[in-house]
Amino acid sequence: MSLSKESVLKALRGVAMPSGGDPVSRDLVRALAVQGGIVRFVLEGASEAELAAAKPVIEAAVRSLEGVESVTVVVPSGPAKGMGAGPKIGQHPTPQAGPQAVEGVRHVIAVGSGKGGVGKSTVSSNLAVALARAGKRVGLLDADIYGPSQPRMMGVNKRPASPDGKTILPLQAHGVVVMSIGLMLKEDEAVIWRGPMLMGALQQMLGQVAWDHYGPLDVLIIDLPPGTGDIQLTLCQKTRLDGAIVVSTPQDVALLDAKKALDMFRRLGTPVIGLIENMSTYVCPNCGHEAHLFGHGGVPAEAERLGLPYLGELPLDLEVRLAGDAGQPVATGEGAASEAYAGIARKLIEAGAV
Ligand SMILES: Nc1ncnc2c1ncn2[C@@H]1O[C@H](COP(=O)(O)OP(=O)(O)OP(=O)(O)O)[C@@H](O)[C@H]1O
Repeated sequence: MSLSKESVLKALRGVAMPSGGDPVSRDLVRALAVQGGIVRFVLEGASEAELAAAKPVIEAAVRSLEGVESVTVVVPSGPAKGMGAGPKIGQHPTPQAGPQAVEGVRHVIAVGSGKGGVGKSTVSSNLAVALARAGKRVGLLDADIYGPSQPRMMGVNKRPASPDGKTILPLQAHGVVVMSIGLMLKEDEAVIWRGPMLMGALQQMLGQVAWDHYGPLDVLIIDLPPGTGDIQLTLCQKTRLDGAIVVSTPQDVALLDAKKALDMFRRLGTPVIGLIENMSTYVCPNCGHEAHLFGHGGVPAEAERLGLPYLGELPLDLEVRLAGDAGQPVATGEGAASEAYAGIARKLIEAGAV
């Protein structure tokens, strides 16, 4: 067998870890690279003491392979991401047969956008709050694994408990059940994962979180990362989604990307529940003059062109940002923005989407 990732993994499967299993079956091997005779990988996901004890044996096992010139095994110091109290978040995905329902949840709705920064997370949190205010039992999953913003927007920062070391108990804020990968990692810690690890983490967020811990949910809102990448693809293919909401600003560039997101949902067979125009109208708080900084009406026009429902427009409002930054979504209060969210929530309920 010539030197390859597979031959290295095969050798690693033959190494017994001090506390049982082997490094591959225990999912401890990350970022394995084989270039010519040079083998490099990161070992993480067990205690530092166990990894330090196993490292020389692991290196020797790889070095004994034909064609190996050098072996570099990196054991990061400090606890691995997702380690510490409770379950480890971030693993390779486990095989599953077809799209799975989320236990304890009646409807699952993804909120996506083509372009970043158009307000998808703001819309997700406020819509979750507005639906909860309308009497629905709502969950909010922050699937924006590279840039989780729901802990800040919903004002939660406690690490979720895990009584059995596997099940994760979500938190509650503003009447909404909340879970974010950001709650499992240190705030300033970057997530440096390749696609499979991201997909495994998402699978954990959907399968290991006890979404019905406070009672069964009417709807789980999933705040997606921007774009049309691995996470969106995995979610649509592996989870029984009831539909997707696409958020865009009226600006041409944002709309162009929103069309890509819509095309992705269409091709993956995820029904689009509707489109939302965010940052639509700016009303000057001093003189009441209405301005359209990013244009106006582009999203409803696109919805009409595609024959998709238009759910409504949301104003560009300083209060929205301040409330989001303060962890108290604007939909928890009164005023134009809160009313706009209540209107969209009503439409979703009337359409039977929730
Ligand atoms: N209608 C609005 N009025 C004023 N500010 C807004 C509005 N919507 C969003 N914002 C602000 O714009 C910024 C980006 O919003 P948000 O993080 O929700 O966007 P996103 O599309 O989720 O971004 P990302 O691409 O990072 O996931 C935030 O500071 C937010 O408070």
